[in-house]
Amino acid sequence: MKPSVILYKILPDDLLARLEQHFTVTQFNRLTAENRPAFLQALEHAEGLIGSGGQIDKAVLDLAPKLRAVSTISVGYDNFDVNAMTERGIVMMHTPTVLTETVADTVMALILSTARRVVEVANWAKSGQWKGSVGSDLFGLDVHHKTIGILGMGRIGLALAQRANLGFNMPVLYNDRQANPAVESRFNARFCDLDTLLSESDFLCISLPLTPQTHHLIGKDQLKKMKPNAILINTGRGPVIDEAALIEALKAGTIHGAGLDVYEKEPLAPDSELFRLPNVVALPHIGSATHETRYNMSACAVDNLITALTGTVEVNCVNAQVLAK
Ligand SMILES: NC(=O)C1=CN([C@@H]2O[C@H](COP(=O)(O)OP(=O)(O)OC[C@H]3O[C@@H](n4cnc5c(N)ncnc54)[C@H](O)[C@@H]3O)[C@@H](O)[C@H]2O)C=CC1
Ligand SMILES: O=C(O)C(=O)CO
Repeated sequence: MKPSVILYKILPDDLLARLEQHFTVTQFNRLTAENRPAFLQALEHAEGLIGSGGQIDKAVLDLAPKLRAVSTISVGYDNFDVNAMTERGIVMMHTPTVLTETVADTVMALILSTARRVVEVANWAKSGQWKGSVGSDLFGLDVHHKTIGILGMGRIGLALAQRANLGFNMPVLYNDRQANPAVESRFNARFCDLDTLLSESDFLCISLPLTPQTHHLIGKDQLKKMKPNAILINTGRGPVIDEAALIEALKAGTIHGAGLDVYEKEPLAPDSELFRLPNVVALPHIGSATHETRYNMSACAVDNLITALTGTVEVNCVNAQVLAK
């Protein structure tokens, strides 16, 4: 008999067919309050889970006594209780690498659109206000040759350093838990402590995971250390920044602007001040949202689950210690 798995995301037809070759699939398009009772009930027989979004905490896992593997269609996995999975020997898989370049492109889009006020000025022109050449009230800031500070020099941080340094001649500063010699030799990047990163960056770009250590890493005190003409970009996870403190800093002119893809609570409330501040570009978590990359992430996650339940896991496992058991 094929193992039972729960899919909680819409997959392209060919990938659904690949999944169904190996498993009996119970499908939910996504997790909602409406389908939660049916989802919780289906957990009783599930040996695998695949999807993205939603909180998969210990209470949920406890309803799945047969669960052996979980495959998230994302690189971030902060919405899963990985410790609880590890204790039970459940393998946790994710999709690094396939989205790295696309997310780095999104960071560059946020840097350029905030500094050059792309959205604001395009809306101004569209609204019929373009009567002659624009005045200094609509000028932006240069990007090229400015200092980029990268907080989290992992896969995405490195792809960003490449774009910024080789493409835009930007000196690179970075902070991470450890130095990255490759990024230093390839892009002349300089490792520094967080305070130096805050005070010297013109563009401070966050590409950190959400962990207990990174939660609210950037708050009122850190924002005060930034340059008044600095721009803060966050594509990591929303709760890395204290959002209330950020809104205050943007209103007070403590920093020049912000480009955001992630928020403390998603979807961001329609009445959030972040949508109204002219010095903010607020995207709806589209860092990896291209046709090609979303397909590749789904394909990677499908293959991850097949490997975890029917083969030998060699890559993309976040709790490799369970494999040794
Ligand atoms: N906006 C979006 O659509 C997307 C957001 N992401 C987010 O980006 C994050 C990073 O992705 P990758 O670069 O692939 O991960 P990665 O694991 O390659 O890089 C993360 C880096 O952060 C560093 N780090 C962790 N905790 C730290 C701390 N306390 N202080 C300093 N550095 C710390 C790590 O050492 C690592 O180098 C993901 O975890 C996810 O949350 C990823 C993809 C898309
Ligand atoms: O992969 C992730 O972690 C995302 O946030 C969506 O691409």
